[in-house]
Amino acid sequence: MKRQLVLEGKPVADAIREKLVSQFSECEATLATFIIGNNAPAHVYKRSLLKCAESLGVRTRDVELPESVTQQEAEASLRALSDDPAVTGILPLMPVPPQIKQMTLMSCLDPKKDMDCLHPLNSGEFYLGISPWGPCTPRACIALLDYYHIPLVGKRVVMVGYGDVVGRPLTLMLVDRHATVTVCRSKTKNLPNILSQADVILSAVGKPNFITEDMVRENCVLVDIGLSSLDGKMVGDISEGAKLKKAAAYTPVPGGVGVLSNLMVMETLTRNL
Ligand SMILES: Nc1nc(=O)c2c([nH]1)NC[C@@H]1CN(c3ccc(C(=O)N[C@@H](CCC(=O)O)C(=O)O)cc3)C=[N+]21
Repeated sequence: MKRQLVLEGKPVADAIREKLVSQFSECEATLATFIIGNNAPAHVYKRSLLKCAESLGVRTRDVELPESVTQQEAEASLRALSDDPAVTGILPLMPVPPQIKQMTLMSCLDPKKDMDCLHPLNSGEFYLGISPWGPCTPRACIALLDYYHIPLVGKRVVMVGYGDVVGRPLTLMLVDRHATVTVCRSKTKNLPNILSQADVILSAVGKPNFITEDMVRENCVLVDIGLSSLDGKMVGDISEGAKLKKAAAYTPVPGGVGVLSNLMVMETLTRNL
């Protein structure tokens, strides 16, 4: 058997939770989730956020709008939530349906209550490198790698996927850590050739088995951030074969990065206490 490190989210979550418990015990806070439509991973995340908040004694608010909502209705709803003095922080779930202009909607958030760096002021400061409050799921990846002392400085790191919630901001965080980062997208030619040279692969594509055993180097580190439903189960982007037979370390799905995202949101909430 290969010696492998399983990058479990749980111990990292326990360590972060411990710090947060005492911070929230002294203050009253309310986290609101804001979701439009029926995207499965968004609903999984919403449920885990509400559960996590309640476990820390944080009050919750759950705003759900139908897939068919208009721009105007969505903006009015988000603005009302933002203006409510009882609401400490808001987590708008992505994606939004095609008729909704995401950036215009996110401009309706009070930037201080924006928990996932979605308001253009916050994302602007983050992308300029003048604010540490980046989006939560990318921060969860970095927290996980730090906890397990996975080195990034000078490493050949491949980011697969360039979505606005994970891939794009995570790319910047990895470069900030002095990794040598290659970004691959769906049109990348010869993906296996690029992946086979990587020390660390992070994938946030949302396609089951997008990365398979034959594509990756022996003893690589695999961070699986993709999430999609396959036969009623939530699965990642990276095949079991790649993780079990090739990796020196890998994140499980579920139980990896996913279990940390919600705690990063709670950490961001402490900014407003
Ligand atoms: N503004 C925004 N930020 C996001 O970070 C964001 C988003 N929108 N929209 C949806 C996706 C999806 N996502 C998940 C995070 C954690 C779990 C999670 O808790 N996963 C558990 C499994 C839970 C279960 O299987 O029930 C785990 O990986 O162990 C799931 C999904 C964040 N996203």
